[in-house]
Amino acid sequence: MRVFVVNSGSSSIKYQLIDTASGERVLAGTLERIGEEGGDAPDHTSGMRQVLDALGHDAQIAAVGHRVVHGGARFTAPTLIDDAVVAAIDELSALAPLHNPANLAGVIAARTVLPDVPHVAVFDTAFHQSMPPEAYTYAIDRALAERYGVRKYGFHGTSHQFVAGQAAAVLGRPLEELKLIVLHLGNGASVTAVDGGRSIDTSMGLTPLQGLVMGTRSGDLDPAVLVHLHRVAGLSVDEIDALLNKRSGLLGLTGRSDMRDVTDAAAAGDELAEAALAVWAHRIRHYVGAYLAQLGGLDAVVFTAGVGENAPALRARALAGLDHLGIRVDRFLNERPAKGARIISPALEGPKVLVVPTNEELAIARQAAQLVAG
Ligand SMILES: Nc1ncnc2c1ncn2[C@@H]1O[C@H](COP(=O)(O)OP(=O)(O)O)[C@@H](O)[C@H]1O
Ligand SMILES: CC(=O)OP(=O)(O)O
Ligand SMILES: [Mg+2]
Repeated sequence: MRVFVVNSGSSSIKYQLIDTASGERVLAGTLERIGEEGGDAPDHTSGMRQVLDALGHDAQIAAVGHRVVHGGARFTAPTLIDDAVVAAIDELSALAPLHNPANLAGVIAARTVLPDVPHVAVFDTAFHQSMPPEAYTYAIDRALAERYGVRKYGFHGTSHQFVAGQAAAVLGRPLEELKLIVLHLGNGASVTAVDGGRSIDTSMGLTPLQGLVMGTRSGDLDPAVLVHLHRVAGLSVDEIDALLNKRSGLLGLTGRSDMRDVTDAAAAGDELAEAALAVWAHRIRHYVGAYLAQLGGLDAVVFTAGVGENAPALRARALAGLDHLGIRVDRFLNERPAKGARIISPALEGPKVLVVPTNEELAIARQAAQLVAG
């Protein structure tokens, strides 16, 4: 079955036409730096138009699979999109302000251009529904939390799940017996503790703001920072929301949101860029330690997504100083130019370190095809 997959990220639109029987990519492309000066498109809607124009009209598409970031408590599995589902995804936009509107723009544009094929939403949150209550519960008033759906949902689930499966194949062991820490380091970034193929904890929360230092998002903060910024600095709620989601993270610390620009600046001697990388790596190590403890053991740390797959120096930096936990990166294996899933730790006892290219599109295509085939 040929499935056209649309992955609208916060800064990119990735699309692929996939033959799910063979896994073959019939067509693929990416629009990057969306909304940035000199980027491939000014916004997601016009980006989708470009994509669908490039696709042409005889592509024999049997289904369209859409990445949707927030599925809330309602969507825990791939879902056929109708007008009610579109409305529900729209309602969840408040909980993923950088993503659901972008995802929805893709859904609406694609449904307009391809009205006669089934459209399937595959949710970033779905994989994390296996988290136990002690991992997803915030220690606030229970009634209030329940009424407003305030809990940890977690994101990048399609990627974490796919990468965990690939990691098991590389290690040559059944996923069911593996304890993995998956580091999805892209523009958005999150860590997941995967125990026997199930997510038991993850660094993103109610929204994709919690956790690691990202391109424009702060990640973890004392929640009182928000109150302080409101009461003392006089920022409105909307200003704080925009500050933390759109002008923080690497952008807030360095003036640059793209990791390539930050590493270039650091290499050229920019001290703020260097300091930002130190904060970025410190936060990753914080979660590696935490999830090692939550998992009660560790078979592998797995790097994936734009930064995790392509930046050897940052992989080494993220895990620096963890030798005492047996977590080591082999310099030669790490820096060797290679594309596929691979081990980059020395051949010693203890946890392995892997690089595994994510393929959210293939995972979405397979899930969409399975749903459509019934
Ligand atoms: N060679 C590289 N070195 C450092 N960072 C890189 C490299 N290649 C890509 N990246 C970074 O990966 C990030 C984009 O990752 P990606 O997973 O595509 O993001 P998203 O899906 O969240 O839009 C950008 O910050 C980009 O700079
Ligand atoms: C959930 C999320 O942060 O997605 P992305 O990495 O595509 O921004
Ligand atoms: Mg992404």
